[in-house]
This record gives sequence, structure tokens and C-alpha cells, in this order.
Amino acid sequence: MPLSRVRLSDIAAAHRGTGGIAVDRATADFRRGEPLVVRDGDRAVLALAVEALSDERLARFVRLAGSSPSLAMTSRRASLLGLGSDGPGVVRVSLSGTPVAQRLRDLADPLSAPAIAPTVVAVTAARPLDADSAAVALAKIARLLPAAVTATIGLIDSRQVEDWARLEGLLIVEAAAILDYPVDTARRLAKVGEARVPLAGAENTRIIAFRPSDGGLEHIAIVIGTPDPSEPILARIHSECFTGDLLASLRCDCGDQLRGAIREIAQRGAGVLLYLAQEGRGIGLVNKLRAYQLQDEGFDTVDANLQLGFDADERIYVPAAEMLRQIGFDRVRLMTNNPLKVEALGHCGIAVVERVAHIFPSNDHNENYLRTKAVKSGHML
Ligand SMILES: Nc1nc2c(ncn2[C@@H]2O[C@H](COP(=O)(O)OP(=O)(O)OP(=O)(O)O)[C@@H](O)[C@H]2O)c(=O)[nH]1
Ligand SMILES: [Zn+2]
Repeated sequence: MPLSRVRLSDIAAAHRGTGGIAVDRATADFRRGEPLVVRDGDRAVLALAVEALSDERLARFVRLAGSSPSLAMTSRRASLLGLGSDGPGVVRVSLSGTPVAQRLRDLADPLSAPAIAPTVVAVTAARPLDADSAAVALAKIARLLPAAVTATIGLIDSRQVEDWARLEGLLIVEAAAILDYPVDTARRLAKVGEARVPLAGAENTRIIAFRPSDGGLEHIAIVIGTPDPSEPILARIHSECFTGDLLASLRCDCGDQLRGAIREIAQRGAGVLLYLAQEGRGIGLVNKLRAYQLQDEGFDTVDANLQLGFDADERIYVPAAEMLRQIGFDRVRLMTNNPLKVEALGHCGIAVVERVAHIFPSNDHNENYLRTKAVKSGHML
């Protein structure tokens, strides 16, 4: 139905106050290539993940919005395309003419070879808390390329937007709910499963699963031995690495670090390994594989992330801190070489009383990766 024919109605604001639930649904919609409405205060935009674009979806988007879309992307990615300067945040790129799905994808994806570059008319910085910034944040939460097509919805009041969205079957989600979501859901972890699981070399082990309030992937605490609650706990914080942990990939040092930590904690008597569902430094497995492809083209592990439009490291340590508190500890002896982990835990209220080095020999495939972590990310190797 065209916007001009939408009438005001008495329907209650069905989407108000749904917070995290709306974000969960929005994540699924984004992954399926459904457009949705992101609202910040008085402004509302229609948004659709670039990764899920097709010409049909783009045509529907333009029909719904009644205008040509802009491209919301991170300043990092835009600056690599020569569109503005590097920095945190998001920019809105306006293009001339009717955009073609593949051209938009070319701008967002460093692995897609642009045949014809679209003509850029303007690049505007998005405000940190506005709907365009939130649309890009939603793409990150959905583990997609961090970019979205967006168009301001030209309806004057929010009731009109709600009626229109309802008629078109579009979800409405508040920008603030998206932006708060990663930390909010990590703060509310529920213990959902616990069992004794003897491990090779660490037979006295319990595994405790914690589920975030969004119903997302569980984080796992692997408690080895019986840590003394009156002392700081020996702890390893390990971010999920499907390729290294499960498949023994030689591109990284994760497999060695995982098994090495279990061995060392058992040898020292007791401690915990916190296994965080933050694959690929928080960008997800698919984007990590893209980053690997870029590394095969010559970028290092940090620059590959930036090329994709991500920060070098997108992880948060709120879930680690929360699990530590729930198992009864707020002081740790942390097994890591990464100064960011030490700093981040401190910000989350966990005192790192000692850093324990956690270094393993390199191989022919991960030597550059480890060197880059030392040179660019300050890893103490
Ligand atoms: N984006 C990206 N992630 C990677 C790459 N190589 C490994 N990873 C991910 O990096 C994470 C490694 O995490 P950790 O071992 O916890 O951490 P770290 O930052 O190396 O710090 P340490 O505590 O010193 O080991 C895992 O989530 C891996 O999947 C890469 O080239 N790109
Ligand atoms: Zn790894």
C-alpha cells in the first residue's frame, strides 16, 4: 500500500517496549533479507542488510520506501574506498541513479570485484546513536557484512509509521535497543546446564553452560579441580575458534592454547577456562573465512578485518566477567598474552592480579599471524 493511503488508527504501538526480543527478530529478518524499520526518536528508516540484497529485494525496498536508498557502512570500510576519513562510526553514502544490488554489494565486500563503480553523490557521517548506525550494528549482530541499505521513511508521526509497518508486515526496532543489545544480553546470563565431564589430563572437571538473555549461543565455563573461593582463580579466557579448536587448523594457535590451558590448569591444581561464543574475534565464522581469503591475498589479520569494515577486534568481555562472578570469583590470575583482555576485564569489575603468559611454538602457517598480533595488537609474545 502506498504511504499516502495509510490512515491513522487506534492500534496500540505494538512494537514499543519489546527491546531485546525485537532485536532477536530483527536479526533473523536481516539474515533472511527482509527489510525492517529502525527508529531513533522521531526519525525512522527502512533498512535491509547488504549481504542479503538481490535485485528483487532492492526493487521491493525502493517501492516500500518510495525513494532510492543510501548505503550505511562503517567509516573504516568507506575510508578504504576513498569515501571520507577513517575512524569509528558509520557513514551514509548517497548514490546517483537507481542502484543495482551487485554494485552495492561491491562497495561493502572487499572480495567482490567491482565491475563498474557506482557514482557517489555524498558521504554523510551518521550520528553514533542514530538509525543508520544501528542498522550497521544489527548487521554485525547478525554476523553479516557490516553494511545496510537505508532510506528515511517520509511519514510524519510515529503512529503512522507503526500502522504502515503493520500493514506491510515490517518489524519495527528501536535504534537504542540494537546498540545496547550486545552488552545488555551478555549481562543477563542464566546457568542452564551443568555436568561432570572428565577430560584427558583433567579428570576432575565440570562444564557449566550459560545462556544469554537473548537466547543466543551459550558461553561455557570449564571448571577444573576445586578452585579456592578465597583466592584469585587461575583463568583462561578463550574465544571460540571452530577451525583451530575443532579441526586443528595451523593458521592460528587456538587449538594449542585450548588444550594447553586445560593441561596447565590441571597441573597447577585448579582453575577455569571460559569458552566464549565469539568466533573470529567476534565477527563470526563466515566473516573469518573471508578474512582468511583476504590474508591469502596479502593483508594481515588486522587489515583483513578492517577491509571487511570491522574493527581489528570486535569482542566484549562482559560475558566472561559475568560467568566469573556467577561461579564466585572477582579476582583472577589470567592466562593470556593479550593486554586488551587484561584491560577489558578490569573495566568489567574483575581484578587481574597476575598475568600468566600463554605462549606456544609457531608453525610455518601461523608465524605471520602471531607476528602481526605482537606488532599491531601489542601481544606479549
Ligand atoms: N577475525 C579473525 N579472527 C581470527 C583470526 N585468527 C584467529 N581468529 C580468532 O581469534 C580468536 C583467538 O582468540 P584468543 O586465543 O582468545 O585470543 P588472543 O586475542 O589471541 O589472546 P590470547 O589470550 O593471548 O590468546 C578466536 O576467536 C579465533 O577464531 C583471523 O585471522 N581473523
Ligand atoms: Zn584460531
